[in-house]
Amino acid sequence: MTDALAISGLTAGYGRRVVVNRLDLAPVSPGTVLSLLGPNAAGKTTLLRALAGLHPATGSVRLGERGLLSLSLADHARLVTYMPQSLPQRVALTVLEGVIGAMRASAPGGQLVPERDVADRALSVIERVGIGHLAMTELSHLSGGQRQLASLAQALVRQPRVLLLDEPISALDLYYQLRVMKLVRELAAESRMIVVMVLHDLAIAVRWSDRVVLLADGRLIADGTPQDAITAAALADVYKVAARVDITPDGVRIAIDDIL
Ligand SMILES: Nc1ncnc2c1ncn2[C@@H]1O[C@H](COP(=O)(O)OP(=O)(O)OP(=O)(O)O)[C@@H](O)[C@H]1O
Repeated sequence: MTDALAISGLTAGYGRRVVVNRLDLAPVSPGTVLSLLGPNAAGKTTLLRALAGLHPATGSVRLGERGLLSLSLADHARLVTYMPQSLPQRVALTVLEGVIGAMRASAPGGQLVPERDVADRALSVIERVGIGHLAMTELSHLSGGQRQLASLAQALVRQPRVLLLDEPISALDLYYQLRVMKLVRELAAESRMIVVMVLHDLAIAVRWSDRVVLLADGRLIADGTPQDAITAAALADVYKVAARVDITPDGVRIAIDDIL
């Protein structure tokens, strides 16, 4: 239950094009919230999909003693849940039915939920995400942000050891951005789940992550605490922007002044 996630020599791409290039990542401890940042097309989604077993990859991804790349998709899905960036959800199911479906598709934490508890478990996740009032609403009737929250509830109810979130707050207003980041941190601490999330918002990543990884051209540029990873030099290198990064007693303050 307390296995670290370790990545070494991970390579993935499309046809002959290599997008993630022999990536090594120091072990990610249980309970860590790791933000993956980098420019468009850096390979972030490809990396997440490879970690989820949804995209072919070579190299090694280990969760404790288990080699994830050789697991069947079903075994992989019991340990790792991936929430994609685009959210189809154009289906005639309610939010509650969607979450129940996700729970049935993969026994949460590897254990079947007794039938009498299924709806209660699903509702409590929906409420924690902050959309209890939408439980009986059809997914196809939701706004973009509401759909993103419903997808998050579907991912969380599976109680994976590793949760991979691809831009989980991109459609959310400020209130829900913070609510989701706080919830993800709480859940990681409570259940020792490892969270790897792609974010574009530096300020949010710095405020809410234990660890930040900067990726560019499928290669690791920086990896460490937000204070260590987010430096003016790293932002210039990765994003081609002139930035000022101040470490204050309250955290890290970032000002982006111009593009280079
Ligand atoms: N299905 C595909 N077929 C071919 N090339 C692809 C495919 N999907 C992604 N790519 C290419 O792989 C590279 C990395 O894409 P990826 O989606 O992993 O980037 P990303 O870092 O998640 O970007 P963004 O921040 O824009 O979402 C890009 O150059 C992209 O064009």
